[in-house]
Amino acid sequence: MTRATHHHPVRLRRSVLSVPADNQRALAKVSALDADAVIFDLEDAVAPDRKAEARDALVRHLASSRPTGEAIIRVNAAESGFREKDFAAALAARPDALLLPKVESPADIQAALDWLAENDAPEELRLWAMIETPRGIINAPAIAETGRTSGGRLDCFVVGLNDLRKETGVPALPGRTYLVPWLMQVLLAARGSGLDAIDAVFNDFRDAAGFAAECRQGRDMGYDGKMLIHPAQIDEANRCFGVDEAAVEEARAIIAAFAQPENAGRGVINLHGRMVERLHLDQAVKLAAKADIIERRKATS
Ligand SMILES: CC(C)(COP(=O)(O)OP(=O)(O)OC[C@H]1O[C@@H](n2cnc3c(N)ncnc32)[C@H](O)[C@@H]1OP(=O)(O)O)[C@@H](O)C(=O)NCCC(=O)NCCSC(=O)C[C@H](O)C(=O)O
Ligand SMILES: [Mg+2]
Repeated sequence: MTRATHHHPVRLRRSVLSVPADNQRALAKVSALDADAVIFDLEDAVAPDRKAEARDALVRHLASSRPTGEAIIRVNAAESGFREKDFAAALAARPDALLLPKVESPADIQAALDWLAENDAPEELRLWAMIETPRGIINAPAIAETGRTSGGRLDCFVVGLNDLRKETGVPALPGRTYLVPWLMQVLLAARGSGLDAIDAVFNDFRDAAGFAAECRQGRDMGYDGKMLIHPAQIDEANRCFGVDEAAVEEARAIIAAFAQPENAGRGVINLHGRMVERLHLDQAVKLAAKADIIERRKATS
């Protein structure tokens, strides 16, 4: 895995597609899709009386077919009564990560960490957390901080605006005006602890222009990618959260410049009339790593 100078390896998470675990037709499609990650949902997209069926379908599905990128299973909330069985099914299905919904405090993460430790979960199994309630937003920095003490298990936040709108009464206005401060709080909390951050779903999957505008907004706020609900959203998310060729060229020039023997001990250099410091080298290494992953992905698809 390519490693840059931040807390986690660089992973491609431009497009994170959710699929209801009990939808056989949709499940059959996901391994052929170009999403960087797939969330197999056992939570809100599955009706309460279909949870058992969804778990069984998911374990069977992942035993015979894997998505090209990361496989993530969204379990039900702790107080739902479904959590224990979801966790057991998830361990059997061997995903790359578990996504915990409605995380509100560090204790929610700790409870999941304890369960994984007690049940000999593989070390490489990661935890993702949905931040989608008022308490989740308020406590986002403390929740993210548990990433530092979780031995690297916690590595990604996903924002859930449907739940947040429901809990706060903030309507779905174009531009997400009154939600932006909370989106930025989650982003800052994630970055403060070296986590990735995924922007919320866009429900109107036939509104391509509205979706593209929201992708651009999420990217400009610093998000790594977007949670998606429909295959029609994948290409735009990959494009928007992908890399800009000119920026990659510049990143490679910065890396090459700092690799010159005459710049070995220098903190700051002049690159074509611009001041470039080692902090820019860190950014350049991360961007070049992302570009390399995209290139490799293209070469093998
Ligand atoms: C929203 C949908 C119910 C729409 O489904 P459908 O009516 O089937 O749409 P289409 O006819 O346009 O579908 C065309 C084909 O594509 C397949 N399809 C659709 N969606 C997916 C998908 N997500 N993954 C894979 N394949 C998909 C259909 O099966 C059609 O193929 P075929 O059947 O062969 O004709 C549906 O898109 C859907 O269920 N989306 C995901 C819903 C979901 O996962 N919800 C949970 C995540 S949202 C969330 O988490 C909110 C958050 O918590 C918050 O609080 O904000
Ligand atoms: Mg939700």
